[in-house]
Amino acid sequence: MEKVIDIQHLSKSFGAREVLKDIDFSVNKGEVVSIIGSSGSGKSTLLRCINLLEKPSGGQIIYNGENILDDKHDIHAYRTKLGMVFQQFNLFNNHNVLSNCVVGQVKVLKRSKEEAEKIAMKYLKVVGMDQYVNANAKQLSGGQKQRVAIARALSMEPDVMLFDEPTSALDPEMVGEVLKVMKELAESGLTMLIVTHEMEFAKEVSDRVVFMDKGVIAEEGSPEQIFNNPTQDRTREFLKRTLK
Ligand SMILES: Nc1ncnc2c1ncn2[C@@H]1O[C@H](COP(=O)(O)OP(=O)(O)OP(=O)(O)O)[C@@H](O)[C@H]1O
Repeated sequence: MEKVIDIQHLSKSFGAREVLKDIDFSVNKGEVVSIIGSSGSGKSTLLRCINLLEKPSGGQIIYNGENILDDKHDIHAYRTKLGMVFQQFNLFNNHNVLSNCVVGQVKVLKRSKEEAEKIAMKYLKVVGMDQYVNANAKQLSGGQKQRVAIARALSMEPDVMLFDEPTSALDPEMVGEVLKVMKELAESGLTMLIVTHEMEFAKEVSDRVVFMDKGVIAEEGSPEQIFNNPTQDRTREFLKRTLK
């Protein structure tokens, strides 16, 4: 299987506090991986280290056979290959929906405006937001904002999509529409890495589930194994607390 990202011995400290400890982890092409675990276990930090929003304290991130943490490596090129969807959407609020999905393509990928708009429309259709191209981002509901944020990330045509608790900031009635889009993307063969508290979704959609605890990967396996036959006590305890 082709590894899109291969992480070896990754560590991250904030001051004296070691939040990620010697993490080995990889994502294969076309794979959907969910990262679950208690609050503070390091899930978001792992995702943010992968796309270099946080600088890892140690270890390697191998992408295309090269360690992108080497000083000589072009971090900028690497980052354009990762699509990121945040809990808080992070849309440009003074731009309309189409423009939100076009700006990055033109600025970063140097696509023409026409080409960028065509690509943006394609992905706005995928997330069911093509009827809203002229709406201002700040007029949208949370669920609509998140779907636009997904279309914006897809418009950059990344190798892997990273989702950092994409439904945690949504009103409950809007969670479903975002998960539905994500499920469709997962089924389309997109490579996805998802930090989530949505256990049912993780169980249904993932190829692999990673359980993090206190800065380490405590256990990983198929959804069937993690949810039905966990081997570690701490996985069992977490699931008992979360699924009751
Ligand atoms: N910028 C930062 N500076 C200092 N400490 C941080 C920073 N970011 C995260 N931490 C700490 O690192 C630990 C892991 O945080 P992280 O957000 O990765 O956990 P998480 O598993 O994603 O939790 P949650 O499910 O609540 O989002 C926490 O103790 C947190 O307080």
